[in-house]
Amino acid sequence: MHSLLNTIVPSVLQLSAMATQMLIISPQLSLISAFVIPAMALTVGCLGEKLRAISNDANLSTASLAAYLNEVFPSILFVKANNTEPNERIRFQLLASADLSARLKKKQVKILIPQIVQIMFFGLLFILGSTSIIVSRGSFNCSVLVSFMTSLVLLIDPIQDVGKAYNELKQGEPAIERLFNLTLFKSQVIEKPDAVDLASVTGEVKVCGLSFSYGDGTAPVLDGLNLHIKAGETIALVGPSGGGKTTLVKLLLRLYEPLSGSILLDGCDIRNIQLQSLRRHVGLVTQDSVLFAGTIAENIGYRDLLSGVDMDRVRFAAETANADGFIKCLPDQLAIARALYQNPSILILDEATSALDSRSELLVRQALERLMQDRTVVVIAHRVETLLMAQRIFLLNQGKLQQLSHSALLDAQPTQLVV
Ligand SMILES: Nc1ncnc2c1ncn2[C@@H]1O[C@H](COP(=O)(O)OP(=O)(O)OP(=O)(O)O)[C@@H](O)[C@H]1O
Repeated sequence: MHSLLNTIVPSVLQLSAMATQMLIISPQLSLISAFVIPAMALTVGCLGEKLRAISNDANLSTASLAAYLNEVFPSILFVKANNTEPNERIRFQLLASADLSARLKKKQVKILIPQIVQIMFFGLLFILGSTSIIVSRGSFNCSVLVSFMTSLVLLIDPIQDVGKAYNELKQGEPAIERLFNLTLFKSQVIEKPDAVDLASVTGEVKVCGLSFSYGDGTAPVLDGLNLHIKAGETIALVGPSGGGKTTLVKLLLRLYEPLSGSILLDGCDIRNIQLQSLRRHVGLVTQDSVLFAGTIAENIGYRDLLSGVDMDRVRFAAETANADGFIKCLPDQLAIARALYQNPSILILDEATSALDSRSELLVRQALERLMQDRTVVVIAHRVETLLMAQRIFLLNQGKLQQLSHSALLDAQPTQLVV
């Protein structure tokens, strides 16, 4: 509003002053010039309408990009675990380039409009002026004509338009600098050139002396962890919030590098396995089930969205997850169906804490039991029933693992585990 007033008030004052001066210099020429006004108004109206449509496109493309980023950034753990970073990169590039071209078009039109108006203004005046001179057969006083034309020229201030465009570019500079800084960021997780692609794994996991912290000089979140999970075994992790359960899962998916120690999958250090291959064998079912824009089938076959979703596998996954109604599919069932579609050898289950009604609870529990069959399962457990499904239970607290007995847990918490 402030900038609008800053532009309009001086313009109106300048226009009134020049119009008065022109009337004093030559009422006849002022009358002729007045004929230009409807033509100019029509031109400005048409161009304004075009700019409105283009601005609308640019706003929509920016909104689509923002909505996409809002959806993907909170789900980045899920995206990485599903090996779909390349898909997301392509989707981002498509949306970003559409947004870029829409916004460039808007800028071009915004810059072109004052030039077109200017050319038309002077063109029409030139035609009107020369016609009137010819018609009056040279009876116009030359000095009157020059002062009149000078007043006209001063009506349009091209420098102001250039200044406005320059300011807009300047306003965009910090955002562009920030984007360039982001592109300089290098991931610490680097795939070795000779990393192997494991076609299939039994699901045996060995954690050897694993230590990790999120930053230099910060306290270790994991401190010399040792754990051997046999193929097909289900283990449960419990512990206080911030105890490091999710961090252990992130290291298993190789989203971060450990400070020291290693994780072996079927005896092979995960640093020697291709990231795509590792994350194909490790399925992640998180508490906050991610729902992407699209059909339920596309959500279940999410990891194959670009290469083509296998509908037979989607149907099988949905039926096994009790989600084959497709219409009243619970988020938990959707997440389970997604993992069934992936069919990983190792399943990481971050159990939901939210309460479901008893029928939904039964459906989800049945689906979970089917999903956990014949796989190695690491479950971050919150419910006693889930803990009892595990062969071994570990408490992860202050970076250390401690095995707990089933009976000790049952004595401690009758319904829900809060350590
Ligand atoms: N990206 C990160 N950067 C810095 N610190 C982090 C990051 N993620 C987690 N942490 C910290 O690491 C510690 C362990 O977090 P983690 O999420 O692994 O715990 P958790 O046991 O899974 O907790 P919860 O049950 O609440 O999910 C916490 O102190 C947390 O604040």
